[in-house]
Amino acid sequence: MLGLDFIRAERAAVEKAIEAKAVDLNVDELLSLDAEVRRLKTEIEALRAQRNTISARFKDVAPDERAELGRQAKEAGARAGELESELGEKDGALKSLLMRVPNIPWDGAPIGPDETFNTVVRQEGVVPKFDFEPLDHVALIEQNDWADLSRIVQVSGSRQYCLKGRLALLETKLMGWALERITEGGFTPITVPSMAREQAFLNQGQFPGHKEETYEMPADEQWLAGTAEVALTSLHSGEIIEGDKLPILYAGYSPCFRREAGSAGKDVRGLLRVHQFVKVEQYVVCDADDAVSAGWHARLLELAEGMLQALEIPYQVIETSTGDMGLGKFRMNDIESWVPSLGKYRETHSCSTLHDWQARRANIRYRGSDGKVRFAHTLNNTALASPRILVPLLENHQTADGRVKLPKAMQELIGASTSEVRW
Ligand SMILES: Nc1ncnc2c1ncn2[C@@H]1O[C@H](COS(=O)(=O)NC(=O)[C@@H](N)CO)[C@@H](O)[C@H]1O
Repeated sequence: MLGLDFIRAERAAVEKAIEAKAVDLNVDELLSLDAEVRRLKTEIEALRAQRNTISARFKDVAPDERAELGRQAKEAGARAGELESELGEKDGALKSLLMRVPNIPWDGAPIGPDETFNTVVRQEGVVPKFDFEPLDHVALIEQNDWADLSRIVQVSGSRQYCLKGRLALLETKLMGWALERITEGGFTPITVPSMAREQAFLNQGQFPGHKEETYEMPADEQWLAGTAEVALTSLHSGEIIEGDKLPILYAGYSPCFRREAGSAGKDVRGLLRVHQFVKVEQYVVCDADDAVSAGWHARLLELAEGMLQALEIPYQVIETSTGDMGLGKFRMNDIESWVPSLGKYRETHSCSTLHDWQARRANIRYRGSDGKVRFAHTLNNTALASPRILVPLLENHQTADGRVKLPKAMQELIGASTSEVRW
């Protein structure tokens, strides 16, 4: 959400962002509602003042004038009541439009309606050259009985999986490893629920635009989050944080649930795109200072890249286009990991700077060293998400006999006596 004062003063920039992010929103409609709301508030205040003035005069006038005064006071009150219900209506309409106002993207973002306009910032690691026909992760899993991808369909439907044997152990260890690495980076490890109320999704930005992507539990008026970002954005909602307590740094672990309603037919094979997965999330609440935010953006990327380097997975950092970054982002860099069986890089991390767009929605404020209270800035990035990360991990490190030679960091993790891990 952007402040109304900003939208009024920087209308052209807001309209440019609306166009660049291909958002269906009319600033004229929003600003005329804003003017209506302000006019109504002024009129209601005037009527209240009028009624108070009349009531104050009551004791001083002759008894035969009191009836008339009483009528005028009653009339002013009734008129104020009518206007208040109109104000409620118009203020509600204004607020729902404000929830759809996009953040202003940074001027280095490629302008374009979708991911085809994303650009590659840099590539790291060497794409493996196999001297044998490499298998994809599904074949590797089936050959080594590392997961059940078929029986489970009758239990839970499509886009579900069970990891088995040491791949099941590896996933849990990977999550612990990611949590520890981010904790070493100065972040507080925190496990958060995936269940949350509607307001948490409005605060984070998933709502109102992406309800159809989200599992609902109507009997409990709760929804299932697709990322720990939802809970972490609202954890400090409504607070005024003392400035010296910033930055708040969370390494959030949670199960993640996504309907993938818009992904029919995409990544239907294997572990790339499933309804339930686990993720360690990096989350920052910091000073409302663009340079401080930019510093944390770089740090979040560095922490994620460090893990991909330790996993010896080749990757590329992507500059996300205005149309692909989503409503609330000022800047978004995806990290894409090399998937040999696809012969291309696939997104495994997403790093975002939102400035105060989320903090305004969640009402997260802080008292700066100057004593002024401001909305904070928030950022988030994936630390590690599984099972998607298993796809490049297994495929890049496979050997000719369908085994996996895990990188050193993983061998230590699973206590493998040899570098050949065979289940
Ligand atoms: N349906 C899915 N199945 C498996 N992994 C997924 C799925 N959706 C997202 N992910 C993983 O979760 C990562 C983060 O998802 S994201 O929507 O891009 N971004 C976020 O959730 C942010 N909070 C940063 O983590 C993705 O890069 C991907 O690795």
